[in-house]
Order: sequence, then structure tokens, then C-alpha cells
Amino acid sequence: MKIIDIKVGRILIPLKKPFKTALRTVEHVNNIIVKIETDTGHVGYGEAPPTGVITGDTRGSIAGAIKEHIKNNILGMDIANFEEIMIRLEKSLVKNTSAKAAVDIALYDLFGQLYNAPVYKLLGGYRKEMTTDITVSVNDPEEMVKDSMDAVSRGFKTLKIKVGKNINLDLQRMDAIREAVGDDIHLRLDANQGWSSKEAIYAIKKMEDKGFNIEFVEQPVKAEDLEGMKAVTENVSTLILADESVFSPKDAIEIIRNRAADIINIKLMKTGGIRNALRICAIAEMYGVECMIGCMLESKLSVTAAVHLAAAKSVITKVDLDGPLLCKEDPIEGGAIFQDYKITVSDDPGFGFKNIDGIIWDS
Ligand SMILES: C[C@H](N)C(=O)N[C@@H](CCC(=O)O)C(=O)O
Ligand SMILES: [Mg+2]
Repeated sequence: MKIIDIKVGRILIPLKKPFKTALRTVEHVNNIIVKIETDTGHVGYGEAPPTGVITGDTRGSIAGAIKEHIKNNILGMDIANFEEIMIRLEKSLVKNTSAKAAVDIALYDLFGQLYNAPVYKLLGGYRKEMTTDITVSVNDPEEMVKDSMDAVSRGFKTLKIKVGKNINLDLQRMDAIREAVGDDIHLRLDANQGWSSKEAIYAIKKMEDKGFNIEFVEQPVKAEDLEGMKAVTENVSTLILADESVFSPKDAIEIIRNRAADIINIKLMKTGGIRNALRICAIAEMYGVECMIGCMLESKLSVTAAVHLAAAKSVITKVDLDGPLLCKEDPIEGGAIFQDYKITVSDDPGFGFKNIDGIIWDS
């Protein structure tokens, strides 16, 4: 199964409502799609979102990295020679983790097809089903209560609440949401780097005093402020999860060894794909640290790859793979099955994609 062409395209899917975090507001999934064609007729698909405020990647940089740096390094390679292809992909250029993730995902899709097995089985085959949370965008407290109650009425038991815009308003948001949803709903908070270390300690302690029982607080402080995050982790009982602070396996080692956070959020768009994500899983296992699997604003295509990783690895104990649920449409036939909070992997070879509508291919 030899690689004969790599095509780059774009997909545009409207969101059900604007997605708002402390870092940005987005109304569409507007992502790069990669298609790797082989001489046997098998095709592998990948996807990458332009999450400039987190990864630094833009649609132009992702397309350019694939077309001008990665493509020629792996054209003609046999998928059976997987390790060599992966080394070439890694060495094609530094950083550009989203572009690398898109190609890595397409290559894993082909790897599964080569051995006629679903990727999650090749990686460990730990489970077939998982439960995702759903994100509540940061808005005024009334709108967040409404969105939280809508999610609860759809059966979601875990909500990921976006905060980080204004500490006092964030506390009002949490007061209103906890009161509305009651004590049985799990609440996760994601400040997306919006608080200072002191603000985070103050806010989290307030919520602890009120008995809010927050499952964890994600990325309370700036990505590079590891000392600040360590101070938060040391001074509160609530678990702290590192997201934007951890891209590479080396970042994971640094966070874990410094005890700067309790949990690591693995996202394929930060690691550059499944290969490095597996390394972070191994590191976390060695140190007895749990991981969450997360996503950016991604369609079912690349989120399916994250589902397969989570299905393979027991160290991934928390799931934030709601990207496809935030989209108004699902143009992808095949892949993982999303039924509100329940996600199931299919046993089709690779990632099981059948057809994707609405891609505009670059010439
Ligand atoms: C979509 C997911 N639940 C999520 O919140 N992901 C990111 C932000 C993604 C983005 O801005 O595209 C996160 O910070 O965890
Ligand atoms: Mg986050």
C-alpha cells in the first residue's frame, strides 16, 4: 500500500451556537482536511483546525506545512513501513502540530486498513464506549444556566463550564449553574488561561467553601506559567488539569515531575497526532497520573481518531470530545458513533470513514 498522492481541502460546518472561551469566539468549524491516496485504492483521511490562539496554527500554515514540507517526504512510502513514515513526518518541520496531526491521523487510518483492523484494537483495544461531557460557553450567567439545563435535559451528566473572563462574574456564573443543575451533575471548569494564580486560588477556594464539588479546573493560568499553576495545584484540594501547558511528551514530563498539575489533557492537535499522544499516555502511566482526551473545534473526522485513542488506553479516564456535538451538521459518513453523551467506536478497518461531503479541494 504505497502513498501516491496527498490532497489538501477545506470543510466548513456551522456551529449550533457561537463557541466562546476566555480566548476566542468561533461560529464555524472551518478546518483543513487531508486525504492520502494509495496505489491499492485505499484512502486515509485527517483533519486539522486552525486554533491560532492555542497552537499558533492557521489554515494557511497547516496547508503550507503539508504541501510544502510534509508531502514530498512521505510520497512513495509503503504504509507497511509505518515507523519510517512517522519519523519522516516528525522530521519534516518543527512545531506545526495541527498539520502533523492531520497527516498522522490519515496515516493511522491507512495503517488500520492495511491490517484490516480498527485502529483502537491495534493500539490496545481497552473499551468500545465512552461518555463525553459537553461544553457550556462563557456568556452571562442566565444564558449559561439555560445552556446547562438544555444539556442536562438531553441526558448529559457532566458539563464543562467555560470561565476565565472575570473572576467575580465567574463566581456568579458558578453559583447560578450549580444551583440550577443540582448536586448530581458533574461540573468541570475550563478557564483557558484567563486567571492569575492568585485569582485561581481565591476562586477555587470560594467554590470549595460553598461545597460546589468541582471535578477539576482546567488550565487556570497562562500556558507558560508553570510556577503559577503549581501554586494553584498546591493550594487547593480541587484537581487541576493542564491543557495549553502540555503539547509534547517533554511538556508532560515537566508538568508531572514538578507536580504543577494533577491531570493532563491530551489533544491530538497539540501532540501532532496519535504517535506522540501514545508517548504521553506511557509517561502518565509510569507516574500514575490520569489523562483526559480533549479536542479543539473539530468535526467527527479528527475527533474519531481521538475516540480510538481513548478506546485503546486505560490511562485516559476523562473524555471531552464534544466537537461533533457542537456542529449543526455531520458531513462525515462512518467513523465513531455519537449519540449525545455516548460515543461508540465502530469495528470497521482504520477509522471507518466512508464518505465526506462538502470538501473543497485545493488545486
Ligand atoms: C471543544 C472542547 N470541549 C474544548 O473546550 N476545547 C478547547 C478549546 C478549543 C478551541 O478553542 O478550539 C479547550 O480549551 O479545552
Ligand atoms: Mg481546555
